Amino acid sequence: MNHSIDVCLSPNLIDLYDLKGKIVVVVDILRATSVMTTALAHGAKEIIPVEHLDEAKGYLTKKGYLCAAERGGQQIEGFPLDNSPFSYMDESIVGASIVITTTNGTLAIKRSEEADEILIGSFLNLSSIADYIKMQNKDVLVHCAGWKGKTNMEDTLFAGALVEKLKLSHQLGCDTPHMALTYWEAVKADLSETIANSSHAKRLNGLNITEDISFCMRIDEYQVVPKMKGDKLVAV
Ligand SMILES: O=C(O)[C@H](CS(=O)(=O)O)OP(=O)(O)O
Repeated sequence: MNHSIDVCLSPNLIDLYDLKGKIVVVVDILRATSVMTTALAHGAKEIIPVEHLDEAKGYLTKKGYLCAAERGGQQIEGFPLDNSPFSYMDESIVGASIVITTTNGTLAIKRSEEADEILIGSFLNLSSIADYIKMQNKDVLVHCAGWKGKTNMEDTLFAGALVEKLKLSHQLGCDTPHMALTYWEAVKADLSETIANSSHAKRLNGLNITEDISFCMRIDEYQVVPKMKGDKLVAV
């Protein structure tokens, strides 16, 4: 095993990791990276993740962009798209250039910019991400978007699921991949029930957003591998 896999549990910890030369897999299961995976699987041409709302607003008047903005789980007024995977499944998505800003996910992508490659991971494309990584000769870091700087269950569980798939090809870099793997192995049989108790699921339930949670827990729904090329996310 010449390569390693490590896990960063929050964007607030990312400065502790050297991203150079690595594949960074950004994960925000609820819901940004599940949304991005869904949009590219349904034929979007590209996705431009932006950190700040003002930057996203700048695209509203530009021709040829579909714009999405969310803060605190809710769609921002004036933006046609929200942060629900179900909004990215119809014909209007095919060939679209989508601009998106969300509370945690797009921030984690921006903070991964020093990586050699940035991939977007979710349960929806778990095996495709693992298979892609196995074909590269690189160290891997899973960057969990968490929630406003705090760690969360669902992103940590994805990290554990990816570690499980890569543990024969990549040595575990530090304690966090061991912790994530142990957690994943303990609860994977009851994933939906476990996530239902997460603070993010409770927050979304409070906003009457319920179907998104079970959809985002589906494993290998899609075969797409979203990867940053410049400032755009495309399917490779
Ligand atoms: O839309 C979401 O589910 C979240 C909002 S929050 O974390 O509940 O504030 O945004 P995301 O960037 O996808 O974590």
